[in-house]
Amino acid sequence: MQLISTLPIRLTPSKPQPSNLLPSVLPLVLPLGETLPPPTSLPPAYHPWLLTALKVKYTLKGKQSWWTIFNDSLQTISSHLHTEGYCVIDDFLTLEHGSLIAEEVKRAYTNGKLPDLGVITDGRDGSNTSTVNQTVRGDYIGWFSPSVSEGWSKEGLPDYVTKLNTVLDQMKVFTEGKGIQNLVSRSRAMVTCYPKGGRYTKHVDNGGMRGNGRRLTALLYLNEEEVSGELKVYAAGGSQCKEIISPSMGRVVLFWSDSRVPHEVLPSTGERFCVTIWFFDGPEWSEAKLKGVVPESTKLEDSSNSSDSNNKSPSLQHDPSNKINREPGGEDLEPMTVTNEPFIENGNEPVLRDISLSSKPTLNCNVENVEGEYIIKLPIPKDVEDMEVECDGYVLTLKHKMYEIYEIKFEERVEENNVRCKVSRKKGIMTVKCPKL
Ligand SMILES: O=C(O)CCC(=O)C(=O)O
Ligand SMILES: [Fe+2]
Repeated sequence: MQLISTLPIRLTPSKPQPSNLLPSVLPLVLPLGETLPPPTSLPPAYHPWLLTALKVKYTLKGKQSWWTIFNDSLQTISSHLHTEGYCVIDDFLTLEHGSLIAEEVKRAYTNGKLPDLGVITDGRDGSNTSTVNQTVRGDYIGWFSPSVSEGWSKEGLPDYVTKLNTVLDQMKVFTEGKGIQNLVSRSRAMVTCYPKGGRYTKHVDNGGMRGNGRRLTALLYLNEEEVSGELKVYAAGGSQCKEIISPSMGRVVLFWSDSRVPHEVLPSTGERFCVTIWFFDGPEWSEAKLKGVVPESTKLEDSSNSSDSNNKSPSLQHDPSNKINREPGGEDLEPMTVTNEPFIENGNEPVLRDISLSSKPTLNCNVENVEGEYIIKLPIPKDVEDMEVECDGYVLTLKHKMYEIYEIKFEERVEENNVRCKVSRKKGIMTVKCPKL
């Protein structure tokens, strides 16, 4: 039996105090103004303070809403994910952004838009479903396309999803092995409210014999008032607890959906709001569809360490067998739309703008004549790794360099109105419109 007090417990974060943090943390790890180059290998240790330091660093540069997108932040998130299987990102959203989503989620809940109910079951681990009592509600669930047409303010849930997509898309550069390179689509947003007593027993999100396509789970917590209902994360196998994480406002938890990361939601002491999105691995999902495997969670039988092992009273929990309500089919998967705004450390914070990976975006850019050279300043879309630029007979192949505006230099005047950019990775064509000089 493991002593609870030995477990790492991550409480609601107090807001960072830059003046306190800077002298003790930053000089040790990240001198201000420096961005780590893309890694050749991942740092070995999991150190949550690294992320706090990075958040402070970019907050001081006025990048509080995009601090996760810079190379060193992406690298650290990636490294935590690979060494631990999960990563907790506090203040992924600004308080303003999180509060807007929370307000709308609460309104949806109050208006009955989270209609699907968990069930109440008896038994220590919820495995005895013989006393299911459908009249007592467990958690409330609604599946949403995070779009304005479904009633969400653009600056709330839709922007969160675009931002999350963009960060994950950028992280592809920093992952290795069974990673996220093949993330192509995501589930709709599952919005949940666990009422007082609501919980979800230990399970994995993609744990069957055959993969269901889910690769990465992303949770966004939206609780301004302190509630319990912590996420308890286990080591693979499910017997050893690794961390207990409070569901606090603006906190995003990323973890592998497969058997590497069993987890459970401890009983909540109040209404607890969360948005869950699953990101799918393209090849695994195609196979799952062919074989008729649906994305569903797998309850773990081993309940030896389940937190309520002494609690004999009925408990509110999700019923994993309730597939229809909990797990929509493949036709509900949505594309990962990203933003192609350039992320420049010393520039203004980018404004979110969706770019569908399957679309053929058009970028307007200026051609400048600098000392006899014609220069196009081209913000590179975030889904592009290599691209070819064809212009008036010229073919320039550019290696995608992250977060920068490419300067394409032509020695002669650019005569064509359009420079055609072939986006090789996504096999799309992007047209860059240049004004005539
Ligand atoms: O709400 C949470 O913290 C986690 C929920 C979860 O694990 C699930 O829905 O699969
Ligand atoms: Fe889960």
